[in-house]
Formats: sequence, structure tokens, C-alpha cells
Amino acid sequence: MEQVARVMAVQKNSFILADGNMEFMATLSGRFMNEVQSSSAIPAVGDWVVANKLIDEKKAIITDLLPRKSQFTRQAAGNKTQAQVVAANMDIVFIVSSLNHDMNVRRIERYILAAYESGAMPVVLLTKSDLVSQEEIDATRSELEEVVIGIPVIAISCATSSGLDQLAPYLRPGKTAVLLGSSGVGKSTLINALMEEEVQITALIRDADSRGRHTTTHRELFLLPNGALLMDTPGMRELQLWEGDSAIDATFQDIEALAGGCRFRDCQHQHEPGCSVREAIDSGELSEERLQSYFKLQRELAFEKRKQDQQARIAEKNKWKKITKMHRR
Ligand SMILES: Nc1nc2c(ncn2[C@@H]2O[C@H](COP(=O)(O)OP(=O)(O)OP(=O)(O)O)[C@@H](O)[C@H]2O)c(=O)[nH]1
Ligand SMILES: [Zn+2]
Repeated sequence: MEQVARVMAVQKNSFILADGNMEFMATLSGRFMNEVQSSSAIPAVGDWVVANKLIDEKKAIITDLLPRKSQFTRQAAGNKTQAQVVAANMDIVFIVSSLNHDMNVRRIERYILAAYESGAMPVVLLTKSDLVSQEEIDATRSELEEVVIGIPVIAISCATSSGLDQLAPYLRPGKTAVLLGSSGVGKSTLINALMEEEVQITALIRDADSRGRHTTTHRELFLLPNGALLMDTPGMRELQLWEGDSAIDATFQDIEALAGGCRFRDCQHQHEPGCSVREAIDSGELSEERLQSYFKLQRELAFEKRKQDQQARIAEKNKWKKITKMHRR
């Protein structure tokens, strides 16, 4: 029986799928065998897939991958230019940072860029508000001001439940949110707090040797009591930039807007006369650090793009080699 199901977790070649309240194990059909294990054509957590469940079989077979509306990719290990998807179909990206440690504004800026790049909406969560004073929260907020243009910033505490109610607009039934943040900022604690109690899913997951044992398997996509989904994938911790000129525009709206006022259209904002960006730096409206991270990201993206272009050229060359060979035969 063919059905559409959501990937809840991935473990090597084994997938945990959910269809409504029913969970089951699945493996990939032969159709995926030509794909490199690390390519974006392989299903990831959050993906919608078509699975074939045979009545007598313990496992389902994944026969197709449905198009993604958003995705987080990282560069696959060993292959510098191939993108591997680590999370798919998220609506919201929670960028999580804890209030009791020095905040890295530049890192949050990068997370925001990655979120826009993925196609999802970023929301910044400042955790452990119970450990700091209101003044400290306000100070952190103003430190962030420059990088969170148009992005909600919510202070929460899982110890006191303070602020958790403000997450409601982003955790709606059927919507998927993903947690992005360094180790120890409180991601697992937040999931536990939102789960309230263990959600009872009719889970019948059996080992390959199946003696009908119920085994608890780790989840990466959690179904909250209200029907929203929350994702916490290990792959999200190794994120790198992939592509995204438009993401840069969205993240650095302030600089892009200033650049519109530069005298020269191709102004590099270095020493050109009539440069609005430099003027904003001089007046203190824009910080030098923010401009430098804008330059840095642009350089990285340019580098990434050159690498991909080169890869594409090689692929094109190989394709023509093959075609010529076929013609000779
Ligand atoms: N006081 C306080 N402590 C918290 C809060 N949230 C989390 N913690 C503590 O912070 C520590 C780290 O929390 P985790 O939830 O494990 O952090 P994580 O982001 O999941 O970390 P990794 O799994 O390593 O990525 C734990 O000791 C938590 O008890 C909070 O709101 N207030
Ligand atoms: Zn300029």
C-alpha cells in the first residue's frame, strides 16, 4: 500500500516514518541506489516521502521523495561541493542563544543568514532568562538590534516557563520549527518543556530480527501536544554556508539600503567618494564589525561559487566526453 509519510529520524540506512499517529521503519528502494549516500536526493529529517508498506513486511520501502519547501544543507564530508540535506520542510528556524553567557552577535548573524537561505523564517530565542536580570536581557537585546531587523526576539526560561507562551504563534498545528544553536544553550530542555508529557504515539518499531519487541529509538522530529512539530537534528550543528545571494540581501538589509545611496553603483564601500556606507560608519549608525562580516560573507560566497562553477565545468566536460565516446561507437 502506497502512502505519503514524514521522515521523523534517520539512522544510517534506516528511516523512521510517521503517517498520522502511526510510526514505522523504512528503507530506501533501489531507485535511490544510484544516488551518492550524501546527496540531496536522499531523504532527510522532515522530508515527505512516498512509502510502500507491504501487509506482511515489517519494513516499508521508500519509493519517492516529494519536493521540499525549505531545507538546510551542509557540505557532505569528503565531497566539498556536494550538498547534503540535514533538515527539510521547516517553517520556522529558532536561533537559540543563552542569556547567561557572552553572546556571539556574529554567530547569530550567520544563523540568520542560514535561516533565510533555507527558505524558513528566523526567530531568535534567548534562553535561561531566570539566570539574568531584566537589565541584562535588555542589554542583550540592544546588542542584537543591529542584526535582527524584522526578526522576533523572545526571552524564555524553561526553569520558570517564562516567555514560553510567546512561542505559540510559531508553533502551530502542522507547522514545523527547527532548533539551531550551540551545545548547552537549552535545546533539549526546551523540547522537553514543550512536550509537557511524553506524547503517546502508537509506535510499533521492530528490529530487523523482529521478535515483536518494542524498541525506543531516538527521534529528531518531535510531535508537540498541540500538533506542531519541533526538530532537533545533529546535522544542524555542522552547518556551513552554501549559497545565497538573496539571503545576504535579507540579512544585511541595512547595508544594502545604505549602498543604494552610494554615488557609484559598483561602490565597494572602501575609499570611494560619496559612499553612504562609510558615512554611516563615521556617524556611528553602522558598526565597522557588521560591515566587516558583510564583506567576509561575500568573500566566502564568492569562493563557494567559484568552486561550484568549477565542479559544473568538470561535469559538463565529462558529459561531452561520454557523448563523443557514444557517437564513436
Ligand atoms: N537555569 C536554567 N537552566 C537551563 C534552562 N534551560 C536549560 N538549562 C540547563 O542548561 C543545560 C544545557 O541544556 P540542554 O537542554 O541539554 O542544552 P542543549 O542545547 O540541548 O545542548 P546539546 O544537547 O549539547 O546541544 C542543562 O543543565 C539544563 O538544565 C533554563 O531555562 N534555565
Ligand atoms: Zn559605498
